[in-house]
Amino acid sequence: MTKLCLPDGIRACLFDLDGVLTRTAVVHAAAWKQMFDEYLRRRDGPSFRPFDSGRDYDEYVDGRPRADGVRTFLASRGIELPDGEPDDPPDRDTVHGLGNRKNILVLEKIRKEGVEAYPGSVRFVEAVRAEGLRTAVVSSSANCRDVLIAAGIEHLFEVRIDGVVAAERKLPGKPHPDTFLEAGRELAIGPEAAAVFEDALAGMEAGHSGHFGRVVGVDRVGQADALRAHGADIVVKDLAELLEDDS
Ligand SMILES: O=P(O)(O)OC[C@H]1O[C@@H](O)[C@H](O)[C@@H](O)[C@@H]1O
Repeated sequence: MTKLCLPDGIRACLFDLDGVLTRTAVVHAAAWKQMFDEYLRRRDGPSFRPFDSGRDYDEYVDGRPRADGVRTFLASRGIELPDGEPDDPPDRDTVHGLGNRKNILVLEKIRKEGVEAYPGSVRFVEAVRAEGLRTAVVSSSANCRDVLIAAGIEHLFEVRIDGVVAAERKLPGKPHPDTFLEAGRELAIGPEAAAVFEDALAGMEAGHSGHFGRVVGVDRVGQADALRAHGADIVVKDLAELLEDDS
């Protein structure tokens, strides 16, 4: 029998998607870089300062809803654009226009390269379910459902709170804890009995400020110290590290 390395009293597991369940954080980071670099080059000329897909992505974009990612990164460079409308065309220099441009790039990359679930994450989620714990996906991405289906793992989660659901219910995105709290409410389980699994600094902050029973940082890019500083109780490189073979 497989035992889970989780504190007693945890009855639900709330998983981020990109970078925790699926190998898609790198796809997002590459699309953000391509979009922002094209924008900055056009704005500032050939000596523009490129988007750093490590530091800029981790600090300002990773884990946040799309429009918040645009705003937060631009603010870090002292740039403010009008929000525009959610259906702005991708060539319009508004927050939504830039976000829509980036989304076209993400969808192209996903179509070409496909989506892969991390095998260790799939094993862990299956073990969680076998132990009778409840499961939810909590993602800022509006593409969450399509990515879950493409990776063949949609059936493993009872509840999905993603970018589409959060917008419909007017829930503030990560780093606010509201989307995780909403998933707990849908499962009828309070935050103290839920564990959060996240790879983004904004997600760590959400788990920490929501007072969840355990906040697990998943370090895919060598940022274990930063994950701890932003609220991780424990950091692993792969979720399979939390499986203890008890047989
Ligand atoms: O643009 P989407 O698919 O709605 O995703 C929003 C954000 O979703 C998060 O899961 C990713 O970490 C971010 O990189 C991404 O920007």
